Order: sequence, then C-alpha cells, then structure tokens
Amino acid sequence: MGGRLLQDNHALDALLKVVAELSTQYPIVLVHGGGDQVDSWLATFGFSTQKIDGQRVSPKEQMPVITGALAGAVNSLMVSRAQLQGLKAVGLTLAAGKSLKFEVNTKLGAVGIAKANDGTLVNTLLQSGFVPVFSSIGQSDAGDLLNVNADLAAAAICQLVQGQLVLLTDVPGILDAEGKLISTLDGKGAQALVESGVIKGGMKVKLDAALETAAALRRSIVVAGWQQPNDLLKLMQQQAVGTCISE
Ligand SMILES: Nc1ncnc2c1ncn2[C@@H]1O[C@H](COP(=O)(O)OP(=O)(O)O)[C@@H](O)[C@H]1O
Ligand SMILES: CC(=O)N[C@@H](CCC(=O)OP(=O)(O)O)C(=O)O
Repeated sequence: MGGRLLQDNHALDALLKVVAELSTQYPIVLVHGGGDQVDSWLATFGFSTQKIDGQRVSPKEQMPVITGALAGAVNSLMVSRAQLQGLKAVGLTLAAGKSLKFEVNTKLGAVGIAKANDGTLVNTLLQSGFVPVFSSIGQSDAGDLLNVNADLAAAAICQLVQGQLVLLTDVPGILDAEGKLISTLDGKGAQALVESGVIKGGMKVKLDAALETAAALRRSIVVAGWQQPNDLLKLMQQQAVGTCISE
C-alpha cells in the first residue's frame, strides 16, 4: 500500500474492511510505504531530501527520522486501523526474524536492496491467524538501518511467501500517454512506455517490482488503486482490475 493512503482515514478504513473480509479466506500480508510522511518528518527536522528514479537518497544521519516515520508512526497507525477492522495485525520491520536480507545501494546512501531470506516468522504468524504488517525498514549486515522502497519491499515479501502481489496506489493502475488505464502490460510493452517517458518516478519502481516478481514467481502482478477497495474482491474472483503485468 502506498503511503498516501494513510492520509485518508476513510479510504484506509474502507480498504482494511475489505482486507478483513478477504482474510477469512486467504492469508494476507500487508506492506506499506509512507513517502509523504517521510517528506514531512525530514522537513520538520530541517533536512532536505531528493529522489533518484523514484527512490529516496537516504544519508545515514537521516535514518533515525526516516525510521521514526515509517517503522514508528506510520506502521503503528496502520496496525491500529487494521485492528479496528478486526484484523489481528502485527507490526514488523523487514528485518524481523531475518525475513529479508539486504545489500546496500551505496549510490543512494542507506538504501537497501531486499531479497527473500527466511519465511519462518511470517509463516508462523499466518498459521496462527495474525496479519503481518511490514514497514519498509531493513538493516545491513553491519547492523545499520536501511530505507527500502515499499514496492520493492513488497516484491521481496511476496517472493518470500510465494504469494500474489497486489501493488495499491493513488491511481487506478498504469495509465497511457492519454491518461487511460492500461489493462495488461508485458515486459516489452513496459519498456517502450518507460523509454517514451509515459511511466516514470514512483510508477517506474512499481513496474520494476512487478516485473521482477512476475519473473521470479511466473505469475502476473496487479497494480491497482486503493480508492476502489472492491477491486480486491473482484481480483479474488478472477476478474480483471487495474493493470495486470506479466513477464
Ligand atoms: N504511467 C503512469 N501511470 C500512472 N501513474 C504514473 C505513471 N507514471 C508516473 N506515475 C506517477 O506514479 C504515482 C504513483 O507512485 P508513487 O507516488 O510512488 O505512489 P505510492 O505512494 O502509492 O507508492 C502516481 O500518482 C503518478 O503520479
Ligand atoms: C528508498 C525509498 O525510496 N524509500 C521510500 C520508503 C517509503 C515508500 O516507498 O513510500 P511510498 O510507497 O508512499 O512511496 C521513501 O523513503 O519514500
């Protein structure tokens, strides 16, 4: 879930209500962002910030603030709103139980490249009826905190549990040059849209996360909008929603 969702309690509650309904039939893992909240916390602490290709440059000295926003305020709020809808939500970082392992993307500072590592914790929680709620904070082998883009974090968690990845954002899916929803997209089509500048910024990162996971799990990935929570129900009934991305 893109972090912008957390600025709209009504939309967040509506989405989590649908998630609660689905969780009676399917094990569910949530991974959330919080980019806007990080922007605002960094500004409050007097830091300037920039993104390169949709990912935040994260100097080590900013990590306490970034972690405070993502793993502290945003994650706690997400757990609290999920519990209001009856979910047995458990807040976690990506490093909990060594679920993921990380390389450092030194070009961007304390930014992690996440890979699936150990599914024991997540599977144990799921088997006991809990809903893991991950913030996108990881850690390096040296013990330093790392900032991970939430879409790439969700891709790694999805590969960990061999699940079905749904990337929920503030637009109904990937839009073409005219602003119309693209219903299906493969690697070749995606490359053309990136080269022509139609897919950029945060959406390019979602596309990378989707293509990587589609290749790893050999199944298609959906990018859809959190404004339409019923899309999740439709998706589970095998109906087409958002943009369906395949290899
Ligand atoms: N082709 C595209 N289709 C839809 N959105 C796009 C496209 N290219 C860039 N974007 C931008 O990507 C944004 C979603 O990514 P991002 O801001 O990272 O959202 P989130 O916080 O939900 O992860 C959209 O709001 C839009 O501004
Ligand atoms: C490295 C990196 O870019 N980290 C992201 C993590 C949060 C995120 O991805 O939030 P959204 O899903 O709301 O964009 C950031 O600091 O903004």
